[in-house]
Amino acid sequence: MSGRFISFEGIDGAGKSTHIAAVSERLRQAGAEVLNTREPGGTPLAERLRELVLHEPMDVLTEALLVFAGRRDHVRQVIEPALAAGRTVVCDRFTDASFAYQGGGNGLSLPVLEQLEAWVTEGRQPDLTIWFDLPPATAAARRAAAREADRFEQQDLHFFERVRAGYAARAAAAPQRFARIDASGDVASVAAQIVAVLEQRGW
Ligand SMILES: Nc1ncnc2c1ncn2[C@@H]1O[C@H](COP(=O)(O)OP(=O)(O)O)[C@@H](O)[C@H]1O
Ligand SMILES: Cc1cn([C@H]2C[C@H](O)[C@@H](COP(=O)(O)OP(=O)(O)O)O2)c(=O)[nH]c1=O
Repeated sequence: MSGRFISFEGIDGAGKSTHIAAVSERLRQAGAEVLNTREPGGTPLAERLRELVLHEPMDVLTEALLVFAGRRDHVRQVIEPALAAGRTVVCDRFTDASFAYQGGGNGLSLPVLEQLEAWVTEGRQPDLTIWFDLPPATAAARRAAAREADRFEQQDLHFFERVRAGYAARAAAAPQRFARIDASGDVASVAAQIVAVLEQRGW
């Protein structure tokens, strides 16, 4: 039987990394063989592309072509084989991030993104996308306390408002797949919401 594919999404500083390990552990306890991976990245080639995307200046179409090139490699080398072997794939970001960041944040047109998505993922979508939603100012305060900013994290609040709107549009278009989490509360309240989402699905 094909495994489950779960992605985590949200603006930078939303709290994804804080919760991914615990969710993965919970799935393991329930009997799943879990593979943790991330985008941009997830294969040696895609990790090299990630370095370029996060640190080199480039126009938005170049950015999209690089993240989708990495995604193609990741889907073929890692995600599809793992799902075919019945594993649960837990991925820190996937195609929704391209619609949110390159589309919402940087203004790349929807038809271009839809074409790239169709070519690269060939209909593969996560079974569940856990979307950490919160005001950009809250996320920015968390980031500032935590780490040095990469190219995306240096953007202003308007940029992250557009990214957030990009996620909201993707969620509205696929309400069965998306679970919106109110990520503005404390760590315990976010964890409780995620557990409720998994329980709802019997996972
Ligand atoms: N619910 C929360 N309340 C307050 N701080 C949080 C919360 N969740 C995460 N943090 C902190 O915010 C920072 C960013 O969280 P992180 O999990 O790295 O976000 P992301 O992976 O989504 O960018 C970290 O320092 C983390 O400890
Ligand atoms: C997957 C993906 C990520 N990104 C951006 C979002 C993030 O700012 C950045 C890296 O994501 P992430 O790994 O979540 O950053 P960090 O390790 O700092 O928490 O890449 C895109 O712009 N497009 C994409 O398709």
